Amino acid sequence: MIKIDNVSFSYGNAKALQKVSLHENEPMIIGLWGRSGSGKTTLMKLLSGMEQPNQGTISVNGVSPYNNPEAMNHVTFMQEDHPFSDLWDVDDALRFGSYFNENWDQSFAEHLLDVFELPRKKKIRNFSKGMKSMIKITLGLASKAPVTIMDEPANGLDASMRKTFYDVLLDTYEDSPRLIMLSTHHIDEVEPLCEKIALINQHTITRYEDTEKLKRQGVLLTGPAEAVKSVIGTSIVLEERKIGKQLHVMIDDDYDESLITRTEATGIKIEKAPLQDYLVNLTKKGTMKA
Ligand SMILES: Nc1ncnc2c1ncn2[C@@H]1O[C@H](COP(=O)(O)OP(=O)(O)OP(=O)(O)O)[C@@H](O)[C@H]1O
Repeated sequence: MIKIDNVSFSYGNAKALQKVSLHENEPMIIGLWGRSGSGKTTLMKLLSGMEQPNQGTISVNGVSPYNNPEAMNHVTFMQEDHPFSDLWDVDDALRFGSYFNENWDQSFAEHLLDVFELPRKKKIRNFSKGMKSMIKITLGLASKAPVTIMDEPANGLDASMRKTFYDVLLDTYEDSPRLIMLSTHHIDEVEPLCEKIALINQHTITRYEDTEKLKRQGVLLTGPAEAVKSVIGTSIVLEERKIGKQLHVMIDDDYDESLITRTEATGIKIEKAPLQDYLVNLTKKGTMKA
């Protein structure tokens, strides 16, 4: 479905992506996580054919997306600052969606408008931030494109609408499995939806893993410094804090039975690091592993 090989891209002299590779052949929901400026939006633009790689190749459902009208049948990209015409209301946006997506599902689009309670005759330019996200979600999901890409789709949604979005996303994915890529800064919210997570750090994808595997990684240890150091061994330390004689660390290890048993035998405290904290530490400057 998507094949990115050794892709680099710069805006003039500003490097945005460097030697990025990622292959996925199965329909699934993928979370794309990275810190601000790491290259998420640029990667999505390249996948949707809005930009051309300076180096490397991209294929979406077997076609190169750049400057290729055929690719529009394969991929839909809802940008964070999606360019809606100032003149458009919701019906105009839906009509436009139906023209450009051969799998367009009008009744699903109408259903989503009802779910999100979007006014049909109000100009989109006058929508709130959350409402703009809702119309983008509607267009993205109703396109039923084999590869659907959404940049920060839940931006500006309140807690209730976020939940609604995640529910409709899972429902439509179950009905029509396809590859849906979501970028996010809030991994904890989207990880229950995502089969895999791609981690982008300093302009390249450093990990592309099953969510369940990634969720097992990152361990917090707290206890007397010497005992903690003995458990750390050769593991990579991602975070370290001294509190009096106590040492608190996050290590880049699997939170598994053998480590838990070994650690508990020394009397020090062991916990699973929250996924978001683990990813933040992995992508700190100077952390080489990711
Ligand atoms: N139009 C542009 N002109 C010049 N540089 C750009 C442009 N767009 C992005 N960049 C640069 O490319 C790099 C990657 O930006 P990109 O928008 O892809 O990151 P991002 O991960 O989506 O960031 P964020 O999470 O803040 O949206 C950054 O250094 C950014 O400053």
